[in-house]
Amino acid sequence: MTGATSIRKLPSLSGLHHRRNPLEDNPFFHPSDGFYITTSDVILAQVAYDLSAQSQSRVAYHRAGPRREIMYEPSAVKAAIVTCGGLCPGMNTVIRELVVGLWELYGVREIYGIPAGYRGFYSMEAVKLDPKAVHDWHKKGGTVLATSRGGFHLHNIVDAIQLNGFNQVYIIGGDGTMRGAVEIFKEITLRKLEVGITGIPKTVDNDVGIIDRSFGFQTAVEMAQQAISAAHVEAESAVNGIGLVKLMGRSTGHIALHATLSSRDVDCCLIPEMDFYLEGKGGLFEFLEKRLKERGHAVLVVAEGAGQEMIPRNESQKQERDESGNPVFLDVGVWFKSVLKDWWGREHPDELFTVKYIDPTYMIRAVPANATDNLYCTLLAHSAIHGVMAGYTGFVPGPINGNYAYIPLEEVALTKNKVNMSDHKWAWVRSVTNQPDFETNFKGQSL
Ligand SMILES: Nc1ncnc2c1ncn2[C@@H]1O[C@H](COP(=O)(O)OP(=O)(O)O)[C@@H](O)[C@H]1O
Ligand SMILES: O=P(O)(O)OC[C@H]1O[C@](O)(COP(=O)(O)O)[C@@H](O)[C@@H]1O
Ligand SMILES: [Mg+2]
Repeated sequence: MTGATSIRKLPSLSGLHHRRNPLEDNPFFHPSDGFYITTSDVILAQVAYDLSAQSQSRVAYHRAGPRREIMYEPSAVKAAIVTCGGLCPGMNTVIRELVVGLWELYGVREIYGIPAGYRGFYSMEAVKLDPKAVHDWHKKGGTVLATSRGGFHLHNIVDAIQLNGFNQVYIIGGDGTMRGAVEIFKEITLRKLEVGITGIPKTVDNDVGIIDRSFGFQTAVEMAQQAISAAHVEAESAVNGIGLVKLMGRSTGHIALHATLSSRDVDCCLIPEMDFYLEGKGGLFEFLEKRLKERGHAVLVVAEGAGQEMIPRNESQKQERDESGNPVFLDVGVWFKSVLKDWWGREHPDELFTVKYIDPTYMIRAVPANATDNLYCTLLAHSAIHGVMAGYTGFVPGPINGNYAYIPLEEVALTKNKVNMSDHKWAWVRSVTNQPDFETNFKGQSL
């Protein structure tokens, strides 16, 4: 295979001195050949190539892991950890592993938790953390540090970082948080502060781009499946029963898609990436009518961001935003339940019909991480620590094709992981559910 490899450059702190990595003397590690990662170790963004193509350029990221030399004297490190945005299974595990990793791997003793998200930097007292304080946090859902939306005041935050003397900042959060972290990174660079900044990607929606998947996502999918199973039982046990499940997914339908694929009880999955329609040929009602006739029941899974533009709303509802500026949705499940009942009442006024609506929203994200996600959180936290200790800044650690890499923060903040409607996964959903191909049907209808 020919073609150039372009390695994504990582910012690094320039005013620090090289030091021997204390892992050299750590009784649990015996650094030998291949233990340390060098600057020429990279992870390719893409692993599948067409060998018959003439020449292909490749994108690569620096590989995550310990470096032979570090840039901080561990006794001079003052680290801050903050969690922002919505909850996600595993947040406490990441905090725990950052604390334990900094302490055990590098001998850092000054580690602080910032309470309640970005606003906590300038409005609340930081909490001192050590391995004893966090020892069982991985068993708890949520974030012990607390989180919040909004409250992003750049100068107040950077002033507080400076005033407290934090020289490493670990920011755990989703797409909004990453955009904020980019601003913090830029301001820190402008002020010429020797502060390492890393963003640890957290999102139950799995909407952060470039990385394979986000931590907590698998746990959330498992929980979502329980809701689908319950909806299936309810629907099967009724006459013309519809089990309706609303799942999280603000602008991406990954949870709904994965839960549908692994459940196989779902008759139709609706996600924000896809338009659909209710009435007429090829529409949802026609499909459900057929399903109820054939099977006596149907299960409908809808991501919270799907069909939002179809729900009637007043002017103030149109303008509503949460504290971070995210649009506030109307409940698509409540709306669906009512339009389904209206439709059936119109078409079959004398026949029994039941819609059982299950909204497990917060239940899927407020649980502790499962074993796989816990392990993932640990590797993520360790990757973050190794990168910051090595002097990198403005980066995000994350798995790419199964290997951990460092990605420039700005690149992550600009990328969104949406469901690709034209790849095999969505085709697989349609083949499993047999649901209508709304896009094609709609085109056919308007011909
Ligand atoms: N464009 C932005 N610039 C700076 N800060 C932002 C931006 N968008 C969101 N934030 C801040 O990031 C934090 C989390 O954002 P939010 O969208 O609520 O959650 P998430 O990070 O999980 O997507 C909030 O404190 C919010 O004020
Ligand atoms: O926590 P809130 O403010 O109720 O918001 C709920 C939203 O949070 C999420 O769970 C996660 O969103 P973020 O990753 O942006 O925090 C969305 O799925 C959902 O729309
Ligand atoms: Mg978000």
